[in-house]
Amino acid sequence: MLFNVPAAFESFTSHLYSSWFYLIIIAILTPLLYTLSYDLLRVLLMPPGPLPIPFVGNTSMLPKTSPWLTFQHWSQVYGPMFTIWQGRRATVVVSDPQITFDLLEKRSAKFSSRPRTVAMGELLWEMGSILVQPYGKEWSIRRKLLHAALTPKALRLYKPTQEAEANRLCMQLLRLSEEPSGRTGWDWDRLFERFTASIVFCVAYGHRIDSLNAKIIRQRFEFMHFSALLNVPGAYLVESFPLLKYVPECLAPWKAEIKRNGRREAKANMELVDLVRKDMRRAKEKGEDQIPDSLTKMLLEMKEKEDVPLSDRNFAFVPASLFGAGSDTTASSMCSAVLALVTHPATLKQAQKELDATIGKERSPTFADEPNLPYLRALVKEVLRWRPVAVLGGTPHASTGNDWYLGKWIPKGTTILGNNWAINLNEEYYPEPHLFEPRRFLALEMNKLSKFEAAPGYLPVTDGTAGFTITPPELTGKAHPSPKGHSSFGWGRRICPGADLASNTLFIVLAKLIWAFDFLPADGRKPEDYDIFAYTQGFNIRPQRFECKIRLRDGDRKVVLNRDLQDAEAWLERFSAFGEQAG
Ligand code: HEM
Repeated sequence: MLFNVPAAFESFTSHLYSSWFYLIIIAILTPLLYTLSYDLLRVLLMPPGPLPIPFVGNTSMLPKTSPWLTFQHWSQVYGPMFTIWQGRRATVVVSDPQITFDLLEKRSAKFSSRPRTVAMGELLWEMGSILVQPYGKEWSIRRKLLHAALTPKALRLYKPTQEAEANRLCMQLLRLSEEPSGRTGWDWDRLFERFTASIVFCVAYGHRIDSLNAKIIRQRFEFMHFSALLNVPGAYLVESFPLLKYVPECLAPWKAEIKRNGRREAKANMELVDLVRKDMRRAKEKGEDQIPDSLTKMLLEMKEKEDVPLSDRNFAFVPASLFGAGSDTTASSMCSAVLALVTHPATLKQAQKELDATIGKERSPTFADEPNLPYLRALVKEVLRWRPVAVLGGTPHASTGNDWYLGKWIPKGTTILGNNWAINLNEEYYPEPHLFEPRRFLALEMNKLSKFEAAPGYLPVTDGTAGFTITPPELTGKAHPSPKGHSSFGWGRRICPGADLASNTLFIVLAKLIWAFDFLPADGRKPEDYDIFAYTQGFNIRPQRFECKIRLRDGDRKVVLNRDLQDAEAWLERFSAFGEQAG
């Protein structure tokens, strides 16, 4: 038989085609099957959660609003540690104080990184900001710089400024309460914002803020607003396909916009550092007294003496991180405090009783009174617990190694979210969790009080009623594992470096406000008419704006407030106000 060339060729090519076909199929299927089996393994071994769809995860069922509430509900369905999937990215959400403590504090060597954020971290900030730094050398350089300027000794230097600004705020509130305008019951939150912004700017740069209309503040809010937009899950495709970050700017307008904003922010940060550098140079040339102590000044002095391995751009991000992380958070806590006081009048009275007994009305409280005001210190803690500003624990953590906990696998690269809403309102630890009740923390605070240590009814009784009781049994839950008694400042090596600064601010401002004013429901409303769950959306939360009546307790206190204001202005004179010179 003759060899049939065309048929043989055909059979050869069809074999070739089919083997190519099979090769291609195998080339596609192998990684696909590998990925699917790996994901299946993760789903089986990791903490349980809502069933994910391959490659899509739980994306479609993730809540668009108040995720902390849905997560709290899911923790009741799936347990205090459950997994959610955004595409193939796993996030373990923790709702129990002990579990968060075990993972993020005790094993913090493994759980202190941050998940990758391409749009915000890599494109906008070029990894300059500590907030997005993965755990490692670059993060530790920045963290050490922050710590150096926030030591207990440095915090003492900032206290006169915190007192002075709190005095200024009291006077501004008094003036607002005396205005005939109908807005007076609403606009106090703007005063709070100026107050915290000024403290943060004094601490960071040694310059105060007199108005929220200062150019520098408007610009900072713009930066914060822009970065918040980048952080919305699903807003940028580059988060799911990081290779897109290499597309040239001319082909990717979204990228050009992010980079443009990043350059503006970095330039503004450097200008602020330059301003302090010039302040220092001018003072030296004129042989003047020291300029105010500030974080930037301390860092620049340190830079003169030792090597600080950061570029000018990255160095400028260190003080700049204070405004983004510290101003809105503290003001929001103050707004929650007002909501708590308006809706819990007995607690307000109790705090006033302690202040009146300890201080009287001839002067307002100062930091020197802090050891003698345990109820007030407990009240500050209760504000932070009752409505945690960083409701989902702030920037999430990420793991840098595989781990097992309670029989569940937590693979390297998992995002860990501490749902502070569920943690701080966990009934086992805080019975009647939505009740604002500082006495929960009183025993803890009393332990720190050597003077009154053995005297439970320590407070002078002013009106014939019994003194304060230590945490009553019905409010005593399981002891929170952290020494602070709550986790509103986060955990482990990533815990908020500004926690003590913020606690000091909250202590002094609430002490002065409660000493001077009554916080009452607006005319025609009762405490129970207020919705204590009406909160804003976003990364950091605060009560939705509400009207209330802030009323001076009595005329004698006005004299004290006026005197305090003069002292405050004398102190704050050294911090020149930010006008148009920067930004
Ligand atoms: C009531 C006020 C505040 C609250 C509730 C708060 C809360 C938090 C939380 C929950 C975190 C994340 C912690 C973690 O990842 O475990 C954080 C991080 C941070 N906070 Fe605060 N904070 C407040 C005020 C401040 C202040 C005043 C400053 C500045 C001095 C500040 C600077 C920072 C910085 C720089 C980080 C990032 C730390 C890092 O990633 O290593 N915060 N804060």
